[in-house]
Amino acid sequence: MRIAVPNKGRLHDPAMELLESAGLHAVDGADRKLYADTVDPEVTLLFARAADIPEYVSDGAADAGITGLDQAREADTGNIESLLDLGFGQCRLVLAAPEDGDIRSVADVAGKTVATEFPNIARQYFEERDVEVDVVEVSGATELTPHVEMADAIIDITSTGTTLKVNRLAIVDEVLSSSVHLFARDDVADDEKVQQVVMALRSVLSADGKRYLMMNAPEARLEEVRDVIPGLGGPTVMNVESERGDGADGDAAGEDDAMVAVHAVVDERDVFETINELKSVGASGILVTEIERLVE
Ligand SMILES: Nc1ncnc2c1ncn2[C@@H]1O[C@H](COP(=O)(O)OP(=O)(O)OP(=O)(O)O)[C@@H](O)[C@H]1O
Ligand SMILES: O=P(O)(O)OC[C@H]1O[C@H](OP(=O)(O)OP(=O)(O)O)[C@H](O)[C@@H]1O
Ligand SMILES: [Mg+2]
Repeated sequence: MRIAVPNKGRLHDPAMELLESAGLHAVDGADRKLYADTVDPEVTLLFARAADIPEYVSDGAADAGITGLDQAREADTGNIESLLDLGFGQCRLVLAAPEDGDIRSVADVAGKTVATEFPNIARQYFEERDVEVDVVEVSGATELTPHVEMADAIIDITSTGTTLKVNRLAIVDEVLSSSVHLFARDDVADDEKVQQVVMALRSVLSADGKRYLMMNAPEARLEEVRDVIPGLGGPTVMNVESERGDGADGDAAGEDDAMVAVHAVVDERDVFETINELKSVGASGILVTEIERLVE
């Protein structure tokens, strides 16, 4: 199976990190190489421009690809599908125009010129709204075009909004909300290997923002411990042989002071509060660790 991955730019590093966390480390991915083998002999990576990846997958050069939804929509190949939202590269494609101009709505763009790196998405957007415009394709620095009388408005990517702001452009409408997805060609989407890769990537995304807690807790207070941990299907409880009651305090062995080991997955943001609550219900030896992958 060949997976096309952005060769450079902002999407390269997060894509490689995600693949690595999913167990697909590149083994010979030296700079400027077009291909890299991975530790899985059945998976090869192919490096390409983010904008070209939908075509690579569609044509069969690769079976799957990692790129923005905006690029897949623009390529409009008709035979690739999204298998998983990878949760990075979030941005919006927007219609924007000079702040001090008279374009305030989509209708105001009628008869005017719009510059964009996404001509297909732009044409479809205006067609659906019955607005006639002249779409001009540019390959970058789109925000400049309204200031050099090349265009009256633009359709371009925004995330923090800084680039629009410094170029004195205001958002008129949102055209598309995008993030990076794993795409595959329709005819291979259900293949076992492709699905294995989807599952591995999903397990990394599921583990993101989660922590694994391990602790000892008095068996007698287990219900209270359970109440504190919202957990993924509840905590795992194990007997701790060495910690079982020895009767030293007068109980029969194995009764009131028996301890159990409790393991649970919790949201990273709940860890602080959960630990305090666990201590108040008698838990001790609490250990917090990161989770690399979580296969559900
Ligand atoms: N500012 C941004 N914030 C988040 N995601 C972005 C941003 N700009 C682009 N993207 C996403 O990254 C994809 C690739 O962007 P682009 O083709 O411009 O490559 P790049 O990483 O900027 O590198 P270069 O422009 O140098 O080739 C876009 O299609 C979009 O999905
Ligand atoms: O809302 P912001 O956070 O300012 O981000 C938006 C900018 O980011 C991208 O440009 P990029 O940096 O990729 O440069 P490019 O035009 O060379 O692709 C995009 O084309 C916008 O210009
Ligand atoms: Mg860019």
